[in-house]
Amino acid sequence: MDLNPQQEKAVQHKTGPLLLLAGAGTGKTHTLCCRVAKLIQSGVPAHKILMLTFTRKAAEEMKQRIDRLMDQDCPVLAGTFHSIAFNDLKNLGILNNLSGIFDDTSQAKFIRKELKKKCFEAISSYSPREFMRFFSLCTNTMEEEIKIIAAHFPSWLSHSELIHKLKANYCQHKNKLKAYDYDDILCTWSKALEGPNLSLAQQCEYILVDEYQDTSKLQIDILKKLCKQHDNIMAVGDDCQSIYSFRGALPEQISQFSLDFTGAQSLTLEENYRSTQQILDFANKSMLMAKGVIQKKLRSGLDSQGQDPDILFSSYHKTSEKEICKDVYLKRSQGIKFDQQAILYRSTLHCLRLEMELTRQGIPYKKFGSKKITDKSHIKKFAAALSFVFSSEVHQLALNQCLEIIPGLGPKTVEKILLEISNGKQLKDIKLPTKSHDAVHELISFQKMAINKNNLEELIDFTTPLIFNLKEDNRKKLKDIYTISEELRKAQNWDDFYTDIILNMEVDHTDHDELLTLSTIHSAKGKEWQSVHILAVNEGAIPLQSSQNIEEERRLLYVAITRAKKQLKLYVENSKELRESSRFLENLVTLKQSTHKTKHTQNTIVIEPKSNNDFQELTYVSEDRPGTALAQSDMDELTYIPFYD
Ligand SMILES: Nc1ncnc2c1ncn2[C@@H]1O[C@H](COP(=O)(O)OP(=O)(O)OP(=O)(O)O)[C@@H](O)[C@H]1O
Repeated sequence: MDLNPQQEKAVQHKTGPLLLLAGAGTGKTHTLCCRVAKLIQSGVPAHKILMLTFTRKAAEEMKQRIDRLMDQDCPVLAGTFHSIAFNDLKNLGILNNLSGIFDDTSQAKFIRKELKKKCFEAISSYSPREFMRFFSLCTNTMEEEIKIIAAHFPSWLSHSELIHKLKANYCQHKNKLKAYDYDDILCTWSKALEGPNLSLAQQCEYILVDEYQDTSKLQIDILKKLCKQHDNIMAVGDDCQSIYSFRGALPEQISQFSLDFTGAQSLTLEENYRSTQQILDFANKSMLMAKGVIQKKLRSGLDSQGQDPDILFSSYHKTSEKEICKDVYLKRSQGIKFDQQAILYRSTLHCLRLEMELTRQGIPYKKFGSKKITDKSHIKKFAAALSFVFSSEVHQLALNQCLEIIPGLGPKTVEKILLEISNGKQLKDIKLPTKSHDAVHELISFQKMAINKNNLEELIDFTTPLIFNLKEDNRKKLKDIYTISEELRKAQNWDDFYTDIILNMEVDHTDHDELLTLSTIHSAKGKEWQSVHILAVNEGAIPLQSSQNIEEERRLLYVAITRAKKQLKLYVENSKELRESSRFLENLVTLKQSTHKTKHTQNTIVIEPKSNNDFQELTYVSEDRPGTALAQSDMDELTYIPFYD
């Protein structure tokens, strides 16, 4: 493919620092890879070129792109900051005494234990995860603790001394264990790069960084050291896609490039080669109110025409999952394969119902950013308990899984019980270890019950403490379990639910060469699909309820929107948890005024239709326009309608 003049200029760049600052889909990564290919063609040995990015997948993709451009395997060094740092430190012999990596689980466990100590009582109600975020921010921003507390955790200000002590204990503990956390790897690398060691700073003559807007201060410090002998650094990025402030990255940092790397040249790209102009207009509008970023107007360099993106409002009676599956099949019949379609969401909690529907409809999918609901062990155990309670005939595997959650029943006892059952004995008549007796009999008492809300809730209350340790934060796991039981309640009929969901859960799609993508927006970064659906564009979801950084949430929506090549649909939920549409949609919905007669009921507002195709039901009450509601017609048209109680 031909490069445009600006891309060509970047590719032909000889030496010294260069920043390519441009919007989504303008070919930044492509240009970066072409520059690497150009360097190799001009005689630079591939192993003297270092490419850095933020995910393993992105690094692999860059390497593959270069191999394709060169038509051969090129030993370019491409990886994440952490993996490159780890390998360099290993080669330098600096990790010889390391006992292991102090990962997230070990960190949380240690902090939880510390917080139980009397001396930390005053801060014991804060979440271990928040302290982990704090420790990481301290390292990555290279700021003083107190400044970070003031900026990110103001409610901790009166406890700063205690928090300092907790951090000191944490570091002491790691030192005692001779273990590193992930940030220590970068810190140690940064120090090692200062010395006379034969590190990558000596080996690599060209440093190229993708997604530069996501670099933290510590990473920039590392980059400066890596290129101190030659200044050959090329960075590409887009401040509008800066979505990692929790790791210490800020959108403003990109405009500091020329201060960090003196004599830097800067280039911009304007043409987008990914999306239709309709999608780009939508993306441009979504950033009109953005603060702290350089405004860019994306212009499509493609010939193809497309449709305007759709914003769809679901009602209490009509949720989005079935619509999405229908659309996925429709697109496939139009030649857009499953692997060219994606469903994106802010938090994995927002895709559970859809996962159930995909499972029911047999649509093969892969999931990025978290496990598939059907692969989670607590879901498998709960499904086994459901099978035991509601199936007329329970399979050995389900029974095995179900009995294993009962305290006092180890694998050997379960094996014996299964043998007795296969010899015709009833579970209720089998002699059980005393510790397990009551729980097994309570489980039996659920059998043959009707499937209804009350019975399911009782079953959940009984099984969940057995399935997982209640001391942990099980909010997400419980939500999974509620989602699956809600599906069963809707189905009313066990046999349908069993064949549609439980049996399909066992189908392994990993070998399928055409999988639909389900992904968090964070994990969708840098990727593209023909058709994209964005779920739960609601207040509380995007922006996330707990988010303290609204601007970053806006940028997240922009990242999601700009993944779409041809078709884009956004869904606004109307559920117990999510009722209002996202504030970011304000600029994006075109509305008409209308005067209909309305009647206000509890959840919806019924409108007296003026014609058959007219607005039937209101699904959303507008808060910013008191006395009006946002209505959607069967034709998906939107309007504000005044209503009267
Ligand atoms: N000059 C060009 N002509 C045609 N297509 C191009 C050109 N440059 C890039 N592309 C295509 O445009 C799409 C987007 O490119 P790329 O992923 O490199 O963009 P990007 O700026 O890194 O995007 P993002 O910031 O969203 O990750 C790719 O499909 C790429 O092949």
